[in-house]
Amino acid sequence: MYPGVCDEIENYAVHRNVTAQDHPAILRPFLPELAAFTRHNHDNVLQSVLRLLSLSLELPEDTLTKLHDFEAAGQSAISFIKYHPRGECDAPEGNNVWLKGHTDIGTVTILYSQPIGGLQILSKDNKWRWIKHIDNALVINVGDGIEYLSGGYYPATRHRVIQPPVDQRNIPRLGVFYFAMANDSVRLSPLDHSPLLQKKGIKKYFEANMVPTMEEWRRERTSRYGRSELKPSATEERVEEERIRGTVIKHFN
Ligand SMILES: O=C(O)CCC(=O)C(=O)O
Ligand SMILES: [Fe+2]
Repeated sequence: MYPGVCDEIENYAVHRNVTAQDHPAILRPFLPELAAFTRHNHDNVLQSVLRLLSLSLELPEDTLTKLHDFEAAGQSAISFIKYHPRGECDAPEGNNVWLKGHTDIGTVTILYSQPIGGLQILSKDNKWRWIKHIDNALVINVGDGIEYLSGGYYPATRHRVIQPPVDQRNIPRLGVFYFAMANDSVRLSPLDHSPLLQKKGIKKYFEANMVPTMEEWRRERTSRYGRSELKPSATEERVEEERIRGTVIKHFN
Protein backbone atom coordinates (compact mmCIF):
# COMPACT_ATOMS: atom_id res chain seq x y z
CA MET A 1 0.00 0.00 0.00
CA TYR A 2 1.13 3.52 -0.74
CA PRO A 3 0.65 6.55 1.52
CA GLY A 4 -2.55 8.37 0.53
CA VAL A 5 -4.13 5.30 -1.02
CA CYS A 6 -7.06 3.95 0.97
CA ASP A 7 -7.21 0.29 1.73
CA GLU A 8 -10.31 -0.59 -0.22
CA ILE A 9 -9.92 -4.30 -0.61
CA GLU A 10 -11.94 -6.82 1.39
CA ASN A 11 -10.94 -10.44 1.50
CA TYR A 12 -12.85 -13.40 2.90
CA ALA A 13 -11.00 -16.71 2.91
CA VAL A 14 -12.72 -20.04 3.40
CA HIS A 15 -10.59 -23.06 4.22
CA ARG A 16 -11.39 -25.95 1.88
CA ASN A 17 -12.75 -27.81 4.87
CA VAL A 18 -15.50 -25.23 5.30
CA THR A 19 -16.47 -26.31 8.82
CA ALA A 20 -12.90 -25.82 10.09
CA GLN A 21 -13.65 -22.18 10.92
CA ASP A 22 -16.54 -20.09 12.24
CA HIS A 23 -18.50 -18.07 9.71
CA PRO A 24 -20.80 -15.07 10.05
CA ALA A 25 -24.48 -16.01 10.33
CA ILE A 26 -25.24 -14.53 6.91
CA LEU A 27 -22.91 -17.02 5.27
CA ARG A 28 -23.92 -20.18 7.14
CA PRO A 29 -26.86 -21.13 4.89
CA PHE A 30 -24.42 -21.25 1.97
CA LEU A 31 -21.93 -23.64 3.57
CA PRO A 32 -23.12 -26.74 1.69
CA GLU A 33 -22.75 -24.82 -1.58
CA LEU A 34 -19.30 -23.59 -0.55
CA ALA A 35 -18.26 -27.10 0.43
CA ALA A 36 -19.33 -28.37 -3.01
CA PHE A 37 -17.48 -25.48 -4.64
CA THR A 38 -14.19 -26.20 -2.83
CA ARG A 39 -14.53 -29.89 -3.71
CA HIS A 40 -15.09 -28.97 -7.37
CA ASN A 41 -12.03 -26.72 -7.38
CA HIS A 42 -9.87 -29.30 -5.65
CA ASP A 43 -10.99 -32.53 -7.30
CA ASN A 44 -11.91 -31.42 -10.79
CA VAL A 45 -9.86 -28.35 -11.61
CA LEU A 46 -6.76 -28.52 -9.42
CA GLN A 47 -6.16 -32.24 -9.78
CA SER A 48 -6.55 -32.03 -13.59
CA VAL A 49 -3.99 -29.23 -13.75
CA LEU A 50 -1.63 -31.17 -11.48
CA ARG A 51 -1.94 -34.29 -13.61
CA LEU A 52 -1.04 -32.29 -16.71
CA LEU A 53 1.92 -30.68 -14.95
CA SER A 54 3.16 -34.09 -13.75
CA LEU A 55 2.89 -35.58 -17.23
CA SER A 56 4.63 -32.58 -18.74
CA LEU A 57 7.55 -33.26 -16.39
CA GLU A 58 7.54 -36.87 -17.72
CA LEU A 59 6.52 -38.15 -14.30
CA PRO A 60 3.66 -40.48 -13.28
CA GLU A 61 0.44 -38.48 -13.49
CA ASP A 62 -0.31 -38.79 -9.78
CA THR A 63 3.07 -37.29 -8.73
CA LEU A 64 1.68 -33.86 -7.86
CA THR A 65 -1.88 -34.90 -7.02
CA LYS A 66 -0.49 -37.06 -4.20
CA LEU A 67 1.09 -33.95 -2.74
CA HIS A 68 -2.33 -32.21 -2.67
CA ASP A 69 -4.46 -34.49 -0.55
CA PHE A 70 -7.81 -32.89 0.37
CA GLU A 71 -7.77 -34.64 3.74
CA ALA A 72 -4.16 -33.85 4.72
CA ALA A 73 -3.15 -30.86 6.85
CA GLY A 74 -2.80 -27.89 4.53
CA GLN A 75 -4.23 -24.51 3.73
CA SER A 76 -5.77 -24.64 0.24
CA ALA A 77 -8.65 -22.20 0.43
CA ILE A 78 -11.29 -20.29 -1.49
CA SER A 79 -10.97 -16.52 -1.36
CA PHE A 80 -13.49 -13.87 -2.24
CA ILE A 81 -11.82 -10.54 -2.83
CA LYS A 82 -13.84 -7.38 -3.31
CA TYR A 83 -12.15 -4.29 -4.70
CA HIS A 84 -14.31 -1.23 -4.10
CA PRO A 85 -14.34 1.59 -6.65
CA ARG A 86 -11.98 4.34 -5.57
CA GLY A 87 -12.44 8.04 -5.27
CA GLU A 88 -10.01 10.88 -4.67
CA CYS A 89 -7.87 8.83 -2.35
CA ASP A 90 -6.48 6.84 -5.25
CA ALA A 91 -3.37 9.00 -5.18
CA PRO A 92 -1.34 9.37 -8.37
CA GLU A 93 1.84 8.36 -6.53
CA GLY A 94 0.12 5.01 -5.98
CA ASN A 95 0.62 4.43 -9.70
CA ASN A 96 -2.93 3.06 -9.71
CA VAL A 97 -1.58 -0.28 -8.65
CA TRP A 98 -4.17 -1.91 -6.40
CA LEU A 99 -2.20 -5.06 -5.64
CA LYS A 100 1.53 -4.89 -6.25
CA GLY A 101 3.18 -7.37 -8.55
CA HIS A 102 3.87 -10.62 -6.74
CA THR A 103 3.92 -14.37 -6.99
CA ASP A 104 1.45 -16.51 -5.06
CA ILE A 105 2.89 -18.53 -2.21
CA GLY A 106 1.21 -21.85 -2.93
CA THR A 107 1.33 -24.17 -5.92
CA VAL A 108 -1.61 -23.39 -8.21
CA THR A 109 -4.13 -20.54 -8.12
CA ILE A 110 -7.46 -20.86 -9.91
CA LEU A 111 -8.95 -17.46 -10.77
CA TYR A 112 -12.52 -17.24 -12.05
CA SER A 113 -12.43 -14.88 -14.99
CA GLN A 114 -14.62 -11.89 -14.29
CA PRO A 115 -15.55 -8.94 -16.47
CA ILE A 116 -14.03 -6.10 -14.46
CA GLY A 117 -10.46 -5.69 -15.72
CA GLY A 118 -7.43 -5.17 -13.55
CA LEU A 119 -5.41 -8.37 -13.58
CA GLN A 120 -2.12 -8.20 -15.45
CA ILE A 121 0.80 -10.57 -15.79
CA LEU A 122 4.43 -9.73 -16.35
CA SER A 123 5.44 -11.39 -19.58
CA LYS A 124 8.88 -12.59 -20.60
CA ASP A 125 9.66 -9.31 -22.34
CA ASN A 126 9.15 -7.56 -18.99
CA LYS A 127 5.89 -5.86 -20.04
CA TRP A 128 2.70 -5.96 -17.99
CA ARG A 129 -0.15 -7.38 -20.04
CA TRP A 130 -3.89 -7.38 -19.33
CA ILE A 131 -5.63 -10.69 -18.84
CA LYS A 132 -8.66 -10.58 -21.08
CA HIS A 133 -11.98 -11.67 -19.62
CA ILE A 134 -13.58 -14.71 -21.24
CA ASP A 135 -17.00 -15.84 -19.98
CA ASN A 136 -16.78 -19.05 -17.96
CA ALA A 137 -13.01 -19.21 -18.31
CA LEU A 138 -10.51 -19.95 -15.59
CA VAL A 139 -7.13 -18.29 -15.28
CA ILE A 140 -4.55 -20.68 -13.86
CA ASN A 141 -1.43 -19.27 -12.23
CA VAL A 142 1.40 -21.28 -10.78
CA GLY A 143 2.94 -20.11 -7.55
CA ASP A 144 6.25 -20.43 -5.70
CA GLY A 145 5.48 -24.06 -4.79
CA ILE A 146 5.46 -25.20 -8.43
CA GLU A 147 8.49 -23.05 -9.25
CA TYR A 148 10.53 -24.83 -6.55
CA LEU A 149 9.13 -28.32 -7.17
CA SER A 150 9.94 -27.94 -10.88
CA GLY A 151 13.45 -26.57 -10.24
CA GLY A 152 12.54 -23.34 -12.05
CA TYR A 153 11.05 -25.03 -15.13
CA TYR A 154 7.67 -23.44 -14.36
CA PRO A 155 8.43 -19.99 -12.93
CA ALA A 156 5.68 -18.62 -10.68
CA THR A 157 3.44 -16.16 -12.54
CA ARG A 158 4.29 -12.54 -11.73
CA HIS A 159 0.95 -10.76 -11.58
CA ARG A 160 -0.69 -7.64 -10.21
CA VAL A 161 -4.00 -5.80 -10.10
CA ILE A 162 -4.26 -2.27 -11.42
CA GLN A 163 -7.11 0.19 -11.63
CA PRO A 164 -9.66 -1.04 -14.21
CA PRO A 165 -10.07 0.80 -17.52
CA VAL A 166 -11.95 4.08 -17.26
CA ASP A 167 -15.39 2.73 -18.26
CA GLN A 168 -15.26 0.14 -15.46
CA ARG A 169 -13.73 2.26 -12.74
CA ASN A 170 -16.96 2.83 -10.83
CA ILE A 171 -17.97 -0.81 -10.64
CA PRO A 172 -17.01 -3.05 -7.71
CA ARG A 173 -14.68 -5.86 -8.73
CA LEU A 174 -15.37 -9.23 -7.15
CA GLY A 175 -12.77 -11.95 -7.52
CA VAL A 176 -13.31 -15.63 -6.74
CA PHE A 177 -10.21 -17.74 -6.30
CA TYR A 178 -8.96 -21.11 -5.16
CA PHE A 179 -5.47 -20.75 -3.71
CA ALA A 180 -4.06 -24.26 -3.67
CA MET A 181 -1.09 -25.29 -1.59
CA ALA A 182 0.68 -28.61 -1.31
CA ASN A 183 0.14 -30.54 1.93
CA ASP A 184 1.81 -28.77 4.85
CA SER A 185 4.44 -31.50 5.13
CA VAL A 186 5.60 -31.39 1.48
CA ARG A 187 9.20 -30.29 1.17
CA LEU A 188 9.59 -27.90 -1.77
CA SER A 189 12.65 -29.58 -3.27
CA PRO A 190 12.82 -30.19 -7.01
CA LEU A 191 11.29 -33.37 -8.42
CA ASP A 192 14.76 -34.34 -9.61
CA HIS A 193 13.69 -37.79 -10.80
CA SER A 194 11.85 -36.00 -13.65
CA PRO A 195 13.57 -37.03 -16.91
CA LEU A 196 12.56 -33.67 -18.37
CA LEU A 197 14.16 -31.69 -15.56
CA GLN A 198 17.28 -33.85 -15.78
CA LYS A 199 17.56 -32.83 -19.44
CA LYS A 200 16.64 -29.17 -18.98
CA GLY A 201 18.59 -28.50 -15.82
CA ILE A 202 17.41 -27.85 -12.30
CA LYS A 203 17.76 -24.44 -10.72
CA LYS A 204 18.81 -24.45 -7.11
CA TYR A 205 16.90 -22.08 -4.83
CA PHE A 206 17.85 -23.31 -1.37
CA GLU A 207 20.84 -24.95 0.28
CA ALA A 208 20.11 -28.59 1.07
CA ASN A 209 19.40 -28.01 4.77
CA MET A 210 17.29 -24.90 4.08
CA VAL A 211 14.58 -26.27 1.77
CA PRO A 212 11.25 -25.25 3.37
CA THR A 213 8.13 -27.36 3.64
CA MET A 214 4.94 -25.87 2.20
CA GLU A 215 3.88 -24.96 5.74
CA GLU A 216 7.19 -23.26 6.55
CA TRP A 217 7.17 -21.36 3.27
CA ARG A 218 3.59 -20.15 3.83
CA ARG A 219 4.31 -19.06 7.38
CA GLU A 220 7.55 -17.30 6.52
CA ARG A 221 6.14 -15.42 3.56
CA THR A 222 2.88 -14.40 5.22
CA SER A 223 4.47 -13.32 8.49
CA ARG A 224 6.83 -11.03 6.61
CA TYR A 225 4.16 -9.50 4.42
CA GLY A 226 4.34 -5.71 4.71
CA ARG A 227 6.89 -6.00 7.54
CA SER A 228 10.17 -7.14 6.12
CA GLU A 229 12.71 -4.75 4.77
CA LEU A 230 12.61 -4.62 0.99
CA LYS A 231 15.72 -3.56 -0.88
CA PRO A 232 15.66 -2.03 -4.36
CA SER A 233 16.93 -4.53 -6.91
CA ALA A 234 20.44 -3.82 -8.18
CA THR A 235 19.54 -4.91 -11.69
CA GLU A 236 15.82 -4.31 -12.28
CA GLU A 237 13.91 -1.07 -12.16
CA ARG A 238 10.79 -0.82 -9.99
CA VAL A 239 11.61 -4.11 -8.32
CA GLU A 240 12.21 -4.58 -4.61
CA GLU A 241 13.65 -7.71 -3.10
CA GLU A 242 13.70 -9.62 0.13
CA ARG A 243 15.61 -12.77 0.97
CA ILE A 244 13.93 -15.75 2.58
CA ARG A 245 16.14 -18.74 3.37
CA GLY A 246 18.73 -17.36 1.02
CA THR A 247 16.45 -17.15 -1.99
CA VAL A 248 15.30 -13.84 -3.47
CA ILE A 249 11.62 -12.91 -3.52
CA LYS A 250 10.74 -10.07 -5.84
CA HIS A 251 8.04 -7.45 -5.37
CA PHE A 252 7.09 -5.44 -8.43
CA ASN A 253 5.94 -1.84 -8.29
O1 LIG B 1 -7.77 -9.87 -7.97
C1 LIG B 1 -7.13 -10.55 -8.76
O2 LIG B 1 -7.50 -10.69 -9.94
C2 LIG B 1 -5.84 -11.22 -8.32
C3 LIG B 1 -5.64 -11.30 -6.83
C4 LIG B 1 -4.32 -11.87 -6.44
O3 LIG B 1 -3.41 -11.94 -7.21
C5 LIG B 1 -4.08 -12.40 -5.07
O4 LIG B 1 -4.93 -12.19 -4.19
O5 LIG B 1 -3.03 -13.03 -4.84
FE1 LIG C 1 -1.87 -13.28 -6.48
